[in-house]
Amino acid sequence: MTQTKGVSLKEAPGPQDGAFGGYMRELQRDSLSLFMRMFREYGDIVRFRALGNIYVYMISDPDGIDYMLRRNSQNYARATAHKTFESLLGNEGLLTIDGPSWLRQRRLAQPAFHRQRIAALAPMMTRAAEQTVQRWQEYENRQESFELLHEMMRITLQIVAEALFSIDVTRDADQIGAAFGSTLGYLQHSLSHIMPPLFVPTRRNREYQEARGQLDRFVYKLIAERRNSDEDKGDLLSMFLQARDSDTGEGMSDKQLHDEIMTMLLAGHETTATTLTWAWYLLSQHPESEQRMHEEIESALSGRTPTFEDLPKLTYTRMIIDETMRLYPPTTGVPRTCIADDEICGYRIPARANMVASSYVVHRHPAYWEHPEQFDPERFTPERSADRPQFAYFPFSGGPRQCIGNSFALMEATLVLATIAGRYRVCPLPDNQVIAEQLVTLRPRGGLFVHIEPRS
Ligand code: HEM
Repeated sequence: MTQTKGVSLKEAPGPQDGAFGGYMRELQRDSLSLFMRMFREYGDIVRFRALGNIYVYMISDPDGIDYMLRRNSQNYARATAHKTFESLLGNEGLLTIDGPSWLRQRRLAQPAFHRQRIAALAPMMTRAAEQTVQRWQEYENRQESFELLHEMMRITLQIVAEALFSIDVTRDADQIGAAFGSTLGYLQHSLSHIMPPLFVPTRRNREYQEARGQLDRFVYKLIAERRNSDEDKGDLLSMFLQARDSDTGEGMSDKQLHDEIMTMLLAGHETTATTLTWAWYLLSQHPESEQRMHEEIESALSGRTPTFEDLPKLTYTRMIIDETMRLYPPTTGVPRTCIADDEICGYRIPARANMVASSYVVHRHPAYWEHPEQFDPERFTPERSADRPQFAYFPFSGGPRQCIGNSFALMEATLVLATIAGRYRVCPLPDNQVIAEQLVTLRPRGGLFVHIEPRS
């Protein structure tokens, strides 16, 4: 793509309709269907009215996305695009800050996600999966069905809390998970409804305040305990506590620590849990893939628990995770706000434009994916991936703001899937109608009810 400065550029194509109200309602209610429709009708770049004179520019051309997220990322702000989350995560955590303060915090957090550190977390991850297998024996004995997303949230919350903050949440996991679920439900609802301010004591407001309060108390207690103990646990929290501002020499405030911890806990568990849930679902719908994965696990592990060293032998299992995130990317789009007038794909992008690159749409782009709706893990073999542009697949986004936890998540998802699949087949209940719903992350609406069968 070339920049043609000084030449008056074309307006991106898009519908002329959408009176004052524009597509806001649809955006809020079912943005995925709207995005797919806009892509089918207008192609790789589309401009449509959200509300009044607020327009959305959706980019589905991998090179245009590369330009926005990587090559010219400094012209596309993220913080303004994540305002909704501020009431939960605060405005001082990695997800909600931009500019120099973001860079400083990102550099501070980066060592916690270093390859060797992540490798050392493998035994803890499989231990969490083993504990789940043990608990599931009760379901097996009683031949009882259960809700799977909840179970996956439990494991991933336990893993991220122990990995980054050295805390054991096995006993609190249900409560914390429920509090996160309830706050996210509120935030999603607030996107499509005009809500009374939080101080108005409606039932919904009270429930939200209560759940958020519970999470806040949990996080501030963790900070206080660690400040009092002075112990260096070598985890992310210790790194944050030891950090000093190079100009002022000051450490991070409790509020800043709170925002970082909440961000990591939320970003680090929801996404991996939904990926695992969709992977189980897709496997149940594709018995030949399930069979192949079982064979790989058997031949690589012969019945034992996987280790970090086993990962290169679990390539098909890993491709299942990749293909799951193609069809059900946990965060379905990457939003940005354009800072100064720009050009993408030969079209004008004005300052303050609301940008979105939807992984849900691009992961179904027929120019890069044959039979896009089909589940086909082998799309991710090195041979078949070789010619695909980098931004035809971006579940973790890309460029400087790409997900800091991507290697962590991929290793975790592969190990958890392999550990549990070594013992059980997961079978959704036949009357469970599965509909994907965006509730911050892309989840099966109402959860996924399953029963398990022991593998012989
Ligand atoms: C399947 C799992 C995951 C997916 C699909 C995912 C996806 C994403 C995406 C799309 C972004 C936004 C990037 C952008 O706006 O350009 C992001 C950011 C982030 N993710 Fe993840 N994520 C996952 C797991 C994790 C884990 C396990 C952690 C932590 C342990 C984590 C921590 C973060 C943080 C802190 C950010 C903000 C990074 C920054 O702005 O510097 N994520 N993630």
